[in-house]
Amino acid sequence: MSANGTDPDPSGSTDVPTGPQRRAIWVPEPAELSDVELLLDGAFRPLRGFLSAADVESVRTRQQLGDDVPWPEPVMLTVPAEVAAAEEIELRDVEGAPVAVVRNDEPWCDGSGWHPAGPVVAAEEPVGVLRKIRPPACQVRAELPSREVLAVLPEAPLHHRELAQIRQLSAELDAQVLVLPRMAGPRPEALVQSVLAARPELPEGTTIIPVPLVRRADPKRDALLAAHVAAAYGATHLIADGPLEQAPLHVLEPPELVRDRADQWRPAAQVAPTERRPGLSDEGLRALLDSGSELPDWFTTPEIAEQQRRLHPPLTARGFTVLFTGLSGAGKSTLARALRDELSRHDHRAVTLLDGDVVRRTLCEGLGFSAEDRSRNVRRIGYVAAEVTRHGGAAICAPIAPYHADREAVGRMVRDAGGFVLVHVATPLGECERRDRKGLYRKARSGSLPEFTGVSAPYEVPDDADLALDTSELSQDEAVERVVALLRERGWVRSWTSV
Ligand SMILES: Nc1ncnc2c1ncn2[C@@H]1O[C@H](COP(=O)(O)OS(=O)(=O)O)[C@@H](OP(=O)(O)O)[C@H]1O
Ligand SMILES: Nc1ncnc2c1ncn2[C@@H]1O[C@H](COP(=O)(O)OP(=O)(O)O)[C@@H](O)[C@H]1O
Repeated sequence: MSANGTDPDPSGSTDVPTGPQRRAIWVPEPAELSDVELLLDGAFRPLRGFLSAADVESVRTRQQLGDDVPWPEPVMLTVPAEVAAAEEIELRDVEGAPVAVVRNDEPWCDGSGWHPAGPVVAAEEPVGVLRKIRPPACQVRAELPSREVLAVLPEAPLHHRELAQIRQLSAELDAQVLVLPRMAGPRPEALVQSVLAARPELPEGTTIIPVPLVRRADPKRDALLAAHVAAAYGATHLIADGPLEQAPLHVLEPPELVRDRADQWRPAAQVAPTERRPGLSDEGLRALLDSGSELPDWFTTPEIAEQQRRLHPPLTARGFTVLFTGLSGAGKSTLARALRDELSRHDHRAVTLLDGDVVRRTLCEGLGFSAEDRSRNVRRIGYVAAEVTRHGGAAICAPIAPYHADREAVGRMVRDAGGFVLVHVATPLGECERRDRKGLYRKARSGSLPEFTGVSAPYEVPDDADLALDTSELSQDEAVERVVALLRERGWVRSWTSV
């Protein structure tokens, strides 16, 4: 069975779990699977599984488990009622491979759904590319030398300043260094590679173990959870940005280092203000990366810079999606085709056109025009556009996309992978109806075509469009030029002269 469900007999119930089923199968969200991996690794010690209702309540109100052990953040899984009714739940990854089994001792329910509770055990020998460099927490702990252990959990590449901070603190403490890169962003492997590339700059014998610790909404709890994970791996000290109450180890703020005239990073107290040179802000770094400029030697090493560029390629080397939305007859397909031609002539990217009509005959064959089917249609288009974007292409989509939530979902999927521009083709209904190229408005008005957008089905006008183009006022060329100008302004395409 590849999809979510129960075995052998799904109950179909949606509100309360019915009689017990022995085993259900469930594919958790990626963030939930990351928590499963941390549970299996022992990185959430002392947790061995998903929390019961009582433990969650206790963590939320007292930041302690039911038995008074400090714990900062609920670790929960959300499943449908029929899955929560099973005694055991086999968790699978998106490809359908078994990852773990939850012994579902005390399922419970709140406003957000049903939650299994009980210990989690590995389904089989854990696999995966990073598995070799990610041993369980107890093994890491056992292999660390018996002295202070200074941990850091970077979410971005470490450059000269951060590396100098780590070296300074580890020297002061005479500590072993433990770097636990958080594999939480869109390109976790590249982050891990960037940290591995920093190894020559880290104290000898530094241990580097990637951890799939997903960011929590509350920054304080997130930092505290990271501290618990660091402690589970054997850390005695942690470098963190601010003090942490109830942390299970010593928390140290990074020392203030400044760049001196010789481009060395030294304690601020040792460098007179007149001897200091400016560093690079986060925005400054982003601007250099976006434009593809070299990173200065005083900022990082060439090896780390190379990995940083993999993590954050220049805008012109990344993909983007333009989503045209608007009423039937507004001009979406016409503008999408013209934009495709313009980009194909002048830009290096492969262009993929995902036009409403064509998509409905292929990718979305069989879907109708109910709200649910439109939603499926638009989100499928978004999925493909995000893949095109991820691989450096330009995707141009032209569905009506009448619902705000679906457009927003497409934006989210795509922005994880590259650029996203929402263009509202805001041609008034009267003009679209006057054009009535396919005679559909006539049929809709006569009642022979039901659920027609703008007539008998809604169109939610975007209030978040990057551009609104009324083709009753703009020529096709002018409209396309506006889109190209916006892409240029945002750095996604270079200048060219249209002929
Ligand atoms: N009921 C109804 N409402 C709207 N449109 C209809 C309908 N029935 C058929 N058509 C034709 O289908 C095209 C719209 O498909 P989309 O995939 O773009 O629509 S949606 O985004 O899923 O809402 C649309 O194409 P465009 O005119 O290019 O927009 C119509 O030709
Ligand atoms: N400035 C303009 N931009 C785009 N289309 C225009 C413009 N002026 C007139 N049209 C006409 O409007 C119609 C729009 O149809 P189409 O592009 O299929 O719209 P949609 O894909 O939004 O349903 C075409 O016949 C096109 O020639």
